Amino acid sequence: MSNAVLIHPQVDAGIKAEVTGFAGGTLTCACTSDAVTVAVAAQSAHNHVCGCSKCWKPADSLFAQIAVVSRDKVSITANADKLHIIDTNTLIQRHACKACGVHMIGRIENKAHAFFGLDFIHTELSSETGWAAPTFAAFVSSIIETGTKPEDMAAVRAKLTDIGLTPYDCLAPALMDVIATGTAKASGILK
Ligand SMILES: N[C@@H](CCC(=O)N[C@@H](CS)C(=O)NCC(=O)O)C(=O)O
Ligand SMILES: [Zn+2]
Ligand SMILES: [Zn+2]
Repeated sequence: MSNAVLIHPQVDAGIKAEVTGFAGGTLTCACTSDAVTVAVAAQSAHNHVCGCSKCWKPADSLFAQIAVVSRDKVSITANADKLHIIDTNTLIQRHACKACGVHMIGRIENKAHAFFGLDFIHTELSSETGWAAPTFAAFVSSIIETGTKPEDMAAVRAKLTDIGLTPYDCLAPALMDVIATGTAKASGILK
């Protein structure tokens, strides 16, 4: 990679620390009129950067920044009619603004999945400061699928490690364990 590796605007300029007691904010899409707004009445959890091809990324970003919050703390507060679900067949149903393309909520409707009850959100869509900081990088190898050259991956992983976002090619171990635990309980292997 000839130029400096850019991960995401929220991390490239230095990751901001979370503010103790922060309790949420308003996400706003990129439309300059009739923007979609989503009120989030809680701090986010498991914030991370994601390299997969499905998560919404700002222009020129290699990664998305994405976190979760309990779905009962999330409400669409304006212009809900502009939202559509990108793909109803995916686990995470991404509700995006039809006009600007920004993803406002990623909702899990599968009650059997370990992540049911959580919504995925991009906290950078809020002007409030204090959100939980990203702590790892997920689906790093997936950036190849959207155009990063395989020979550039070492530099990307080095940069992520350098800024404290440990790179994983799926989710971080704690979350992979949560998913596998849910699967094992559903099958009866784990009581
Ligand atoms: N290599 C694939 C990975 C896609 C993927 O599995 N994404 C993860 C992280 S967001 C996931 O959990 N997806 C579930 C979903 O999109 O419903 C891609 O880049 O499209
Ligand atoms: Zn919009
Ligand atoms: Zn993703």
